[in-house]
Formats: sequence, C-alpha cells, structure tokens
Amino acid sequence: MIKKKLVLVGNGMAGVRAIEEILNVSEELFEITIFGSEPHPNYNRILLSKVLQGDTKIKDITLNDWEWYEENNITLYTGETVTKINPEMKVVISDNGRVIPYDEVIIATGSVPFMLPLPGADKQGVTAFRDIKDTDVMVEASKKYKKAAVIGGGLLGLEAARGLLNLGMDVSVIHIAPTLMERQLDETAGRLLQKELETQGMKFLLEKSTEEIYGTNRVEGLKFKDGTHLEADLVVMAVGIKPNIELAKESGLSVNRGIIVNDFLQTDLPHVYSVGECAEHNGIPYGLVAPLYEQAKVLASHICGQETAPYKGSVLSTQLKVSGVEVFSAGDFTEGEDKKALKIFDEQDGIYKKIVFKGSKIVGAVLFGDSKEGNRLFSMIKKQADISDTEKISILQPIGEEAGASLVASMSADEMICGCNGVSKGAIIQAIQEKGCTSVDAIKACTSASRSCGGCKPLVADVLQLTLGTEFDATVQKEAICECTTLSRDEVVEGIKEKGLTHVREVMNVLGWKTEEGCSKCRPALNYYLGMVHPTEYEDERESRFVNECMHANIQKDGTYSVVPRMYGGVTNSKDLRRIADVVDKYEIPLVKVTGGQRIDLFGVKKSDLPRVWQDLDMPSGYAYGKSLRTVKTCVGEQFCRFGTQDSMGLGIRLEKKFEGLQTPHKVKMAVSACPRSCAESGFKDIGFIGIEGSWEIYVGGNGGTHVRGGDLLYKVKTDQEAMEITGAYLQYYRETANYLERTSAWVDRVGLAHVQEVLDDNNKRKELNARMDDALSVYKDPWKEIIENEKTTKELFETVGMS
Ligand SMILES: Cc1cc2nc3c(=O)[nH]c(=O)nc-3n(C[C@H](O)[C@H](O)[C@H](O)COP(=O)(O)OP(=O)(O)OC[C@H]3O[C@@H](n4cnc5c(N)ncnc54)[C@H](O)[C@@H]3O)c2cc1C
Ligand SMILES: NC(=O)c1ccc[n+]([C@@H]2O[C@H](COP(=O)([O-])OP(=O)(O)OC[C@H]3O[C@@H](n4cnc5c(N)ncnc54)[C@H](O)[C@@H]3O)[C@@H](O)[C@H]2O)c1
Ligand code: SF4
Ligand code: FES
Repeated sequence: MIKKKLVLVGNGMAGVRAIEEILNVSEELFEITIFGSEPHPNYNRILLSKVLQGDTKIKDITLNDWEWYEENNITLYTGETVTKINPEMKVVISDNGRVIPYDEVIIATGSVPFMLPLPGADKQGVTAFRDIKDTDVMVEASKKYKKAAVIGGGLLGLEAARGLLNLGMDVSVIHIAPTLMERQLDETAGRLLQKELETQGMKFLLEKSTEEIYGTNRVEGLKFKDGTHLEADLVVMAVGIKPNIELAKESGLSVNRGIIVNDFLQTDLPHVYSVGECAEHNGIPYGLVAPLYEQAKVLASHICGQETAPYKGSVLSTQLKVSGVEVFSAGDFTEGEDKKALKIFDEQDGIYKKIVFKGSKIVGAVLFGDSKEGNRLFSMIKKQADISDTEKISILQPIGEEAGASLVASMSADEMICGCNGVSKGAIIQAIQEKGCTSVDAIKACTSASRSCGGCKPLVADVLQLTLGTEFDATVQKEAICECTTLSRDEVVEGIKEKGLTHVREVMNVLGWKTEEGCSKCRPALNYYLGMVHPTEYEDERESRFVNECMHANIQKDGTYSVVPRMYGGVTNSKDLRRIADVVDKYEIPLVKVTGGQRIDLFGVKKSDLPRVWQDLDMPSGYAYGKSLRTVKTCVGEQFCRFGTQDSMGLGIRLEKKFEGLQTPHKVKMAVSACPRSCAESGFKDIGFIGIEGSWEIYVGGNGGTHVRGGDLLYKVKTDQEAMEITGAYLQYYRETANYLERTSAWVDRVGLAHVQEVLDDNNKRKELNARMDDALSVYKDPWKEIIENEKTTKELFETVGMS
C-alpha cells in the first residue's frame, strides 16, 4: 500500500499527540514529516513551571526523544518554521526554503504569549514564559539579579513567581484585577490564595496597570498609570496567550481568534486540519492540554478514515502547580439569576468550597485549601449529573458509603484519569494487566500518568485498587526499610514515637519484625531513628553500628585504620602540626596525606594504637568515618585573598564547631567560599556557602561523588547568624525526614527543593527545627575522649583480638 504524505506543522504537545494517536490506529497509513520551530524534540511544556521551581530538570521533560521519531520513521525538521501552505500545489514551504508535498496537513502551531505593547517592552530582561528558552532566561537572570516583577496574576504568572522565589529572587506580581486568578476563582478563593502566597514571600500589586518599562539597555523598573513605580531587573509577562494563526492567515484559511475548525478538526480548506491551542472550535480556542488531547484523538480517527464521535467541546478544570497550595477550579463558577451556589468556608483552617448549580445540575466548582473532591466534582460536571435526589451538602463532603465509593468504578475506559498527559482509565488498566504495573510510580513510568501536576495520583491509585482487587497491596506503594519488615521508614518512625519505643530490639519486637536479630540494613537505621526521635535520652547501641563508626576510625584494606583529627574550617597551627608530627614518628605511621576536605589523614595506624594516638594528638575526632558532619572546607577569604569580601574561614569554623558530631542519615559535607570563584567548591557540597555582594548564597543538595549533582540555591542571606539559622533548620529537617543512608542530594530530589523552602519559610517551623537541633547537639561528647577516659571500653574494643 502506498503511504499518504502527512505533514505536521508544530512539534508541540497537541500536534505530536495527534501523531501518536494516528500511529496507534495504523503505522502503515502515512509517511510522516514534522516541522518544529523550536530546536528540541517534543517536550512537556506544562513541566516548565516545575523546572523553574527546581523540582524537575529540563532533561527530564522530554515527551518524545529523538529515537522515537527515528523508530517511527518520522522525518523531523527542528529549528525550522513553516511559512506557507500552498493548498493548490499541496505543499508546505519552510523558512529554509524546503518544500514538502502533502496529502494531508495538520496545523498545530500552538499559541504565542501576549506581550503588552508597552514602551520599553523590548528591553533586555523582559521575557515571556512559554518555552525552554524563556525558562533559561529567567534562571540565568536569577543568578545575577535580585528583583523580579511578574505582570499577570493568572495560572502562569503565579507559577512563574513561585519559581523565581525558589531561585532566590524578590518577586512582585502586578495584577490588573482586584483578585488573583479571576478567570478561575471567585473573590473569596482569590483572596485566600493571595494570603497563602504572601506567607510564601510573594508580593502583590493589585489593580495596577503598567504604563512603561524603564531602564537604559536593561530593564530597571516599571511605571504604573497611577504614577507609582517599582524597581525590577527582570520582568516576566504572563498576561495571557494568543492562538498562533500567522501561518493560517498567510495560507488563506478562515480564522477568527484561532483557526476555525469543525467537529472533526477540519479547517475550511480540504486536507488541512488544525489541533491544539491554535484551533478555535465553536468560538473557543482552548489553553489547557486535556481538551487538546481530546481533539487529537478525534482528529486521528477522522484522518485515518475511522468512524468517530465528533468533538463537541470540553469542560475545563485547572489546578495551580504551586506546592503547599491546593486550588481547584472547574466549569462555570460564576453565580447569577439561574445559577445558585452552595458554599462552605472554614475561615480558621483556610478551607473554602463552592459548587454552582443550574437547576438540578452542577455546572461549576471552586475548591481552596482542600481539593481532594476535585476529580469527583469534575466528573459530575462533565457528565451533567442530575442531583435532584441527592442531599446537596453531601456532594461537597460525602459521608458514609458515598465517601468510600470509588469514582473510577463508574468511569468508562476511555475517560481521562490524567488530563495533563492524556492517559485514560483504559490505558492504565492495560499497563496493569499487560505490563505488570502494581504501583503509582510504575504506572507513571509506563504511561506518564501523574507525571505533571500530580493531581491525578489518587485516581491512579484507585484504578490500581479496582483492577488488582485483593491483589493490590497497599504496602507495595511504599518502600519497606529492609526485608525484615513491610514497614516504611515513616511508619517505623511513627511507631517509635507513638509507642514510646526506646531500643532497637524493642522496635523489632513491637513492630513485628520477621527476623529476631534484624539485619545489617535495619539495625543501624533503627539505631539512627531512635537517636533522632529521642535525642537526649537514647543511648547509642554500638553493636548496631557499622564497623568504622564503632571503632571511630576508618578501617583500611590491610586491617589498619586511618585517623583524621578535627581541624575546624581546614585551619591549623604550628602547635597542632608539631603534635601530629610527633605522633607520626612515635607510632611509625606510614602515610600522612592531606584530604579533599582539607584535613590531615594518618594512614596505617594499628588498631591497638588507636586510643594512644588519639590521646597524644589531644585533638577532637574529625568524624571522617561517621554518618555525621565530616568537614567544612573554607577558602581563605577576606583575610588574605584580594577577591574575598567576606570571612569564609570565620563562618566555616563557626559552622563546624556548632554541628560537629551531629548524627545525620548520611555523611554531610559543607564548604564556604568568600566569592563566586568558589575555591572551596561550595556548589558541590551538601551545604555550600558563596559570598556575593555582602550576602551569603546558600546552596544545598550538591554532591561531588558517584552521583555528581550541582547544589540548588536555597536562600540568600545577609548575616552569618541567618546562615547558621538556616543551616540548623535545614539539617534538622533532613535529619527528621530523610531515609537512613540517603544523602542530601537524593533527599532534595525526592522531597523537592520547593517543599523544603516552604517549610523553612515558616518562621515558627524554622524556630522549632532549630530548637530540636539544639537538643540533639546538647548531648554531643567527643568520642575519642570518651573512649580513652573509659578503661573498660578501651579494653573491649582495642585490646581484644579479632574485632575489626
Ligand atoms: C509554563 C507553562 C505551564 C503550563 N501548565 C499547564 C498545566 O498545568 N496544565 C495544562 O493543561 N496546561 C498547561 N499549560 C498549557 C499547555 O502547555 C498548552 O496548552 C500546550 O502546550 C499547548 O499545546 P500545543 O501543541 O497546542 O502548542 P505548543 O505546545 O505551544 O506547540 C506548538 C509548537 O509549534 C511550534 N510552531 C509554531 N509555529 C510553527 C511553524 N510555523 N512552523 C513550525 N513550528 C511551529 C512552536 O514553536 C511550538 O513548539 C502550561 C503552559 C506553560 C507555558
Ligand atoms: N496550572 C495550569 O493549568 C496552567 C499553568 C500555567 C499556564 N497555563 C495556561 O497557559 C496559558 C497562559 O496563562 P496565563 O496565566 O498567562 O493566562 P490567563 O489568561 O489565564 O491569565 C492572565 C492574567 O493576566 C491578567 N492580566 C491581563 N492583562 C494584564 C495587565 N496589563 N497587567 C496585569 N495583569 C494582567 C489577567 O487579569 C489574567 O488573570 C493559559 O491558557 C493557561 O491556562 C495553565
Ligand atoms: S573563593 Fe574568592 S575569596 Fe575565596 S579564595 Fe577563591 S577567589 Fe579568594
Ligand atoms: S492530571 Fe496532571 S499529572 Fe495527571
């Protein structure tokens, strides 16, 4: 069979989705060519918000990688824009002069951001937020500049503002209406949202109209129509989008706001379809992916000659992707003559719920503070469910059987579970039955469901429950700490707290361990969790520790040990150096080496010599063996370096003196550099400080080991005191929530930088964390000193044969 030539113009979410749907119907029908103006393969635009907020990396948002195009025999031209479609010749022409013939063509050119035509809008530092390039502009600007202004308090503006806050900028949102997200929320919800975002550090200028963007080459600020102004060195415009209809106009298609299409996504020219944000159906161009994916499905069936139900338009639902804020809106939420609302407002807990009825049907809903009923309400709105026989209030807060009834049970196989990624209930069931997926994470990996806003996770779990029935084991949703138990880390810690457990053996007994002795994985973990929960009362169980921690030195391959004395901030003096030299001579230590953490390591010490070596050194333990603070590396800073403007050694020494000996889930390394040259490699430490313009930038989650990871900017602070306070709260939150043996780099990736910032932004939480940190530090005693002062332990550990 000769394949027909299909050309897709626009390598974005809707167009490529249509191609995927076509390939699902048949791989034999078309020879496919795709043009995309951007230089990337198709990526998930939705996740740009998460990239900016630091929760996802650009490399992880690709939807169809280069191989996908190859495997499907698709010819792809990226970085190339189609400038004209010639319907008489049936060819498309690109800006490179390429002419490609077609039998069918799909226009999926998306939208362009609406840029306010203000004087100065072309200055450096003014950007939209639409694509990878814009995201890069914002990330780069945040490295050099401090003040950001976001024009537009809609979904996009608020997600951008949250991202810029996460990048350490001071962010003001300028909004034209009196309340935020007025297209999705009523006044009450809009005000609650504003209050919540203000506590997160966002500033708002409402009912403000911008008149001019001023500055020389780069933007320096905004002037408003009321005569006031705001300083800004980055301006993000997020005031809506316009369907991208340039190509359609140029090619003679009928356009209104968008390209006019019928119920099968056909334009008024034969063999020319349009899908996505650029298309206008029944007077509506859509701006969310769920309706675009519905369109793509209808288009695919039609173009492949299959019978299909026509596209009849979509009801919309939205959720704001800002962590810590639950906002949901669906359908028509406005009240009026024929539309009456039912509202619940719990002012104390900041929860607001509203549903709007037209006669006996629900037509819209707004939820703030608690959006778990969102999916159910949205489904009722879409189905135009008749609620004349239902107690109205129970729709907002189902009770009894209704509360337990699964929404997914009543959904048909082709209904969407994940709107962001267009995954239907049927596709999830298929992944469970054919690919053996048994957890939400596995479903995510197989189908992409729950990969974007995450709002559909409860529904995905419900489909798993429904499909696997009794086989669906809730325990597979979590990771057990080892094979001795089915309990996860959180359940174990909860069990310790709730039941007041105080010993490793007791935890195993009471929490029903499968083994009597536990294993090498759970024993040290339980020892850590017990110490973390009861910092002042718990007595460390030496036998539950790894050998290095037990011996307070690192065992080497020949059975000898290495000894690293503490050298605060990597700074030493002649007295300490002389003592080290004497010890080296006296105990015939074969190798003395300076470590990467700026310490002196004595290699080849005999086990029996350890206590005397420590005694003669008369220096604290450097903890080079422990799950604890290892080293704080410092650059020389202002004291001697001509670039240094801050006292890096001073801060480093303070940090090391305060946090030495702290028990942490895994080792923790810090570094302090007094200028952006970062001679102490602060960007690759668990916590790194970089001096800049009289402030400290605090980077977290860095790692220079097997899994190299650059640190993320957590905060920028002015004083050493603030730096100490943030460090205390951050480390304590890590101690309290990380899995044992989870480095901060993995932990930050798992819980999300935005989440950590949200916790630390809360003054009370920060204080409480620091208070608990002080408790934990209050019991610290130098272990070397403790051992040499205790004859019994010294004998047991160092004078018995065979223990190593
Ligand atoms: C930061 C951000 C967050 C968002 N979050 C959400 C969300 O949470 N939920 C949601 O539902 N929606 C969200 N959206 C909206 C969603 O991303 C869009 O609705 C969706 O991407 C539109 O898909 P599309 O294919 O129509 O357009 P696009 O994805 O914009 O794709 C169009 C592509 O066509 C290319 N193109 C244009 N003209 C030509 C030409 N002449 N020749 C060749 N190529 C051309 C463009 O460069 C572009 O790559 C978000 C959008 C942004 C920017
Ligand atoms: N979570 C999500 O679903 C999500 C996230 C981001 C973007 N999006 C989509 O991306 C598209 C663009 O988002 P958007 O927020 O830019 O569009 P929008 O139209 O939803 O909101 C724009 C906002 O800017 C305000 N505005 C308009 N002119 C202004 C002016 N001169 N000064 C100040 N404010 C002004 C409007 O009042 C409006 O609230 C939309 O289709 C949106 O649905 C969705
Ligand atoms: S980081 Fe800067 S201040 Fe510190 S030593 Fe290097 S150049 Fe000097
Ligand atoms: S609905 Fe957004 S990720 Fe599924």
